[in-house]
Amino acid sequence: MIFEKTHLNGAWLIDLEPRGDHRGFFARAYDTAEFARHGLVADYPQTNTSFSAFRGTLRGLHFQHGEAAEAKLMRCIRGTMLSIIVDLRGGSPTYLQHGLFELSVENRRQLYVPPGFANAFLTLTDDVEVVYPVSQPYAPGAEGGVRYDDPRLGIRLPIEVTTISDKDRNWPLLAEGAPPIFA
Ligand SMILES: Cc1cn([C@H]2C[C@H](O)[C@@H](COP(=O)(O)OP(=O)(O)O[C@H]3O[C@@H](C)C(=O)[C@@H](O)[C@H]3O)O2)c(=O)[nH]c1=O
Repeated sequence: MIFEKTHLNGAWLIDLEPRGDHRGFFARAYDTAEFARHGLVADYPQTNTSFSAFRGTLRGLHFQHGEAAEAKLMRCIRGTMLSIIVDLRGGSPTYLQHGLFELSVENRRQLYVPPGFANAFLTLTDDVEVVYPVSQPYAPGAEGGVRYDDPRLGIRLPIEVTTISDKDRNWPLLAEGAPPIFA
């Protein structure tokens, strides 16, 4: 596995190191010891999967508050998507900065999203399937969200959002002077 820091404090891209032969290849997709060695959360009690039928579908931006905050390991196993993450940790040098990362079935790339980030993805093709372990169980009472089109974030997407849930369209905008969502 090849670990590459992103420009966002604590977020990493992780690429496979395939060992090829006449059958195809083998590679580790996850390794607890390697994650711990890089200082990443290494315990994932739940794995999520989702399927989105249409290009231009946006899910997020989501997080869980407080103790329920999750690390996520995003991977696209069908189609192509753009992962969108925002650092919501007030003490972080990259507070309120965002990153866009293309993950696809072809590049087999994973994105490590640390606790204290909001997470979303936008499908760039039809028929996108995503599989991602999360480090905390689902806690509906702790659910929070940020609008992908919040002007304070300045996220510019390469294609129009054409499919989105009512929940994600209606998250509150970040208020000027409000305390950070995460310390
Ligand atoms: C996230 C989640 C949802 N659900 C339920 C709630 C709801 O009835 C249905 C669909 O939920 P949502 O609309 O929140 O699904 P979705 O918009 O796909 O939510 C996901 O988005 C991405 C970007 C993330 O980062 C994930 O953590 C998760 O928040 O599934 C669970 O039962 N367990 C879970 O862990």
